[in-house]
Amino acid sequence: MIKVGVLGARGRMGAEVVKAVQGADDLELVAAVDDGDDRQALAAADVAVDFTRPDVVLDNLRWLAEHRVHGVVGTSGFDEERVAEVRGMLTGRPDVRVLIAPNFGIGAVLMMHFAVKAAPFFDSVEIVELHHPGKVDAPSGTAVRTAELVAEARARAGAGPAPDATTTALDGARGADIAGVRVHALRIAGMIAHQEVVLGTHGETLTLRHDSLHRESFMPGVLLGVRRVAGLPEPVTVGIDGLLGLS
Ligand SMILES: NC(=O)C1=CN([C@@H]2O[C@H](COP(=O)(O)OP(=O)(O)OC[C@H]3O[C@@H](n4cnc5c(N)ncnc54)[C@H](OP(=O)(O)O)[C@@H]3O)[C@@H](O)[C@H]2O)C=CC1
Ligand SMILES: O=C(O)C1=N[C@H](C(=O)O)C[C@H](O)C1
Repeated sequence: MIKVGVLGARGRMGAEVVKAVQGADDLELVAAVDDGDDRQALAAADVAVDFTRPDVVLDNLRWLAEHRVHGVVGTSGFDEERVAEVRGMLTGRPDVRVLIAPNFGIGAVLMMHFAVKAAPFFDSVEIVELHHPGKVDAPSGTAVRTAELVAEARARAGAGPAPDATTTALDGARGADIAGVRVHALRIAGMIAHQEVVLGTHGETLTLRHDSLHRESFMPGVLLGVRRVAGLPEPVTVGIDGLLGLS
């Protein structure tokens, strides 16, 4: 049995993780911690899953590293600098692993892969992410990661900047510029988590779309991470692509 703790356990994702862990024969829920709760119960866990907030997750990871608990992290907001900070926390702790996934949805991971494959073949690529209005960060971590990966793929292929004649625009009208890729964020009641990658070239367009229709969609990826994190080769792994045999 793998002993599992959940941080953010009363949140939208944390509550779903609690249910998924309780429903798995090989996992035992030993701690369910939310804002204001004592983290000490997590010291009994082999693995802790964090779905909290970008402004608290690093402090949680430092605590987990100090208590030699592996981390599986879904909380958004991890750029290169923050990933490096997590690597630093694990220096001198070779027995602790952290898996950070911008998106645990298997369809979403595939959508990102397909976007990377397609990006060098098109002149234009922009990203539209659509989420529930309770989301505190914009653009989504998934959209940021997709933009970064698409930009890297285009740079490797020697693709130039996307054509855009805009010379005047209202603030935000053309979205956020992430490594040269425009990202647009919508917050719509009734939605959960959705993303489109829109590509275009002469006479044709390709739209890749993924929809998470329920937070259950993230659970197979989260449980895969919980089961595999202790055996990961690197102290810090970003994304579940490798666990799915995609990289
Ligand atoms: N990687 C992925 O596949 C996915 C990632 N996410 C990301 O996960 C994160 C959580 O999303 P969601 O569940 O919708 O958000 P919620 O706001 O519903 O849940 C976050 C929970 O964490 C609690 N919390 C705040 N601070 C702490 C703390 N220091 N210790 C423990 N718990 C704390 C919050 O309490 P309070 O409300 O009092 O602040 C809240 O209950 C976001 O960053 C989101 O982007 C979401 C879906 C999928
Ligand atoms: O807040 C959410 O809901 C989600 N957050 C993650 C993100 O920021 O990419 C993953 C998914 O999009 C749902």
